[in-house]
Amino acid sequence: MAEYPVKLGVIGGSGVYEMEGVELVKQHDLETPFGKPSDKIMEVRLEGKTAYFLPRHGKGHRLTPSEVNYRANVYALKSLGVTHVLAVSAVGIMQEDIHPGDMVVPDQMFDRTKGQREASFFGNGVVGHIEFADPFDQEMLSLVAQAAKAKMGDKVHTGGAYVCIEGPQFSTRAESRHYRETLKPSVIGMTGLPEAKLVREAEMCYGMLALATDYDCWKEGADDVSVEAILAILKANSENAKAIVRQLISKLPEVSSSPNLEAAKFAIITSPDAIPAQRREELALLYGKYLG
Ligand SMILES: CSC[C@H]1O[C@H](OP(=O)(O)O)[C@H](O)[C@@H]1O
Ligand SMILES: Nc1ncnc2[nH]cnc12
Repeated sequence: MAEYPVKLGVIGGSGVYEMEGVELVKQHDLETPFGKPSDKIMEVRLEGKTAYFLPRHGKGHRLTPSEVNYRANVYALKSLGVTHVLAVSAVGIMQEDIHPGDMVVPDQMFDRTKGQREASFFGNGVVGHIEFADPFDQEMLSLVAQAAKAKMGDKVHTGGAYVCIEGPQFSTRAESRHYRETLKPSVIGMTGLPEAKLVREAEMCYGMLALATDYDCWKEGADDVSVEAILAILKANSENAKAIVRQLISKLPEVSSSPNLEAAKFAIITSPDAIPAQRREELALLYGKYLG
């Protein structure tokens, strides 16, 4: 594996629409072959390191989880040279030992979205299949966990699965209990997929800092989830999340040789001479080096 210079991109979720405490260098207003990202991307600097920040739902929280243009977001970060993507996400809690205000660094995912989101850069004449057994990058997992533990100690839970539903409605009680009993996830959210799949297809590394906000609706004696309760927890915790992101930026290694940085090397099965010219152009940034 070659070594690649590391650059962090942060996708801020609910309650995390800005990055304070860093020097703002520039705002990138980008167009991609897949449309416009959710918002302008902020280029920031901290302790000599450059990083990029994009609010997933746009400033003012304008896009539902199904409306977010995940392809444009991921492509735009790639076009800026990002190698490592940190997703910051508000999540419902699915295990008794996790409490509102805790943070979780999941290591697996279940896809319970309903196909309303563009979930691949492939298609329309170019067929590719990437390996996705471990959606989160090992290196990112340990960097995020270290940064989170330095700030929050044993309020940080590492490992466990994130189940992604379509939303925007929260789950029924029957669904919530079913997920708990069958999938046994740690947390539940609405945005981790297809984001993680696209990050892998774009040969970047994905990690998540999940902010535990509510017990969804499975837990007897706890209030059922509401946006009001989520926002109250996020308000109390978003400064911690931002401090963890700053810690992560400052502690990033200079280079990485994660295999995920070459995830598409053997993924494309379509003969190069069968690929339509327009698709070749659209995918040049991502796969030009493999398409010849
Ligand atoms: C505001 S509650 C539901 C909303 O919050 C989570 O967003 P994100 O993952 O972007 O932090 C969840 O996925 C829903 O989109
Ligand atoms: N209970 C929940 N279900 C889905 N997404 C969430 N985001 C925060 N809480 C959630």
